Parts: sequence; C-alpha cells; structure tokens
Amino acid sequence: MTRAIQDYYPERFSHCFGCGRNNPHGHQLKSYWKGDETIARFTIAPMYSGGVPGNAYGGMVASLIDCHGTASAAAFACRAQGHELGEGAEPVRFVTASLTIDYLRPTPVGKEVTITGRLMSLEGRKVRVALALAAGGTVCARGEMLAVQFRE
Ligand SMILES: CCCCCCCCCC(=O)SCCNC(=O)CCNC(=O)[C@H](O)C(C)(C)COP(=O)(O)OP(=O)(O)OC[C@H]1O[C@@H](n2cnc3c(N)ncnc32)[C@H](O)[C@@H]1OP(=O)(O)O
Repeated sequence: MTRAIQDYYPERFSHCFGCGRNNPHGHQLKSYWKGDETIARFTIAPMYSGGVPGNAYGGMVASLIDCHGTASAAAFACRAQGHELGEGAEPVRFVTASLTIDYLRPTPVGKEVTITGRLMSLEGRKVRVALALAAGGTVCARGEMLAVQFRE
C-alpha cells in the first residue's frame, strides 16, 4: 500500500490538525498497513518539547496516538467488511470516543518514532484499537482507543 490511510478520507473530513492532508498548519500524520497491523512514522520537532528539553510534551504523544488510532479503526473496519481502502464506497470515518494513554518513559524529539495499531475488537460501530509509540525500538507510550463510526 503506497497511499496512506488518511489519503482515502473524504475531502470534508481531511482538516484534522493531527492528520488532515488539507490542514497546512497541522502534523499531517500518515498511517499505513503493516501486515494485519498499522504503522505511522513521525519525527517530533523540538518546538513540541515538554518540561525537559529533548522530550516531547504529553499532548503531542497523545495526538499522534489519537490520529493513528482513528485511521487504524477505519482501515480495520474496511477490511472486516471484505474490501480494502479505495475499493468501492468511500471509507467510513471514525471519531475517538475514548482514549487512554500510559506514558511509560520520555518520548524523544528530533528522532523518528513509530506508532503501531492492533485491532482488539470490532462490534457494530465500535472498534477498539491497541496502540504503541516507540523510539529506537523502545516503547515510550501505550494507548487504548474506542473509536466509534461517525453518523453522518
Ligand atoms: C459534519 C461534522 C463532521 C465532524 C467530524 C469530526 C471528525 C474529527 C475526528 C476527530 O478529531 S476525533 C476528536 C475527538 N472526538 C470527538 O470529538 C468525538 C466526540 N463524541 C461524539 O461525537 C460522540 O460521543 C460519538 C460519535 C463518539 C458517539 O456518539 P453517537 O451518538 O454516535 O453514539 P452513541 O453515544 O450511541 O455511542 C455508540 C456506542 O459507543 C459507546 N460509547 C460512546 N462513547 C463512549 C465512551 N466514551 N466510552 C465507552 N463507550 C462509549 C456507547 O455506549 C455505544 O455503545 P453501544 O452501541 O454498545 O450501546
């Protein structure tokens, strides 16, 4: 898959500060399939420092996990319906209903981090995703999301 999951979002849902391709001021996070899981790569700029220079502030960590989680939910739901993103109808859009983050150790700025997503369960409009953010192979934060399919 060469296109990011977010690149399949309808235009009207592509303004998110974290991952919207139509938001020139945002982070424009890109998430991809990796086998049965999902992955995004991102380098946090030093301006997103937390209290200690060199480490990211917690909101930035949550933001990356949040956007990767909703993208993962859309991809998991699409595949569960028997097709891939870009095939047939436009992908359903998910919003975060609940997100918990465990901050395990500081997340570095200026160094690539990976965010991964794994499907936990899919039940009706609800998708639960397990998420992890790692730097240099070390997990810095874990997240758990309940994403709910948006009713248009
Ligand atoms: C045209 C406007 C376009 C707007 C698009 C926005 C896209 C932006 C994407 C994001 O940036 S996500 C940002 C942060 N998230 C939000 O702003 C979401 C705010 N919350 C909501 O809009 C609604 O609460 C939500 C859509 C998540 C759910 O409302 P619904 O009325 O569609 O569904 P409902 O309340 O019936 O909940 C559906 C199921 O989820 C469950 N649920 C909802 N919130 C929950 C929660 N917090 N914890 C546990 N379960 C929860 C709920 O119990 C229920 O379970 P069951 O189906 O088993 O009965």
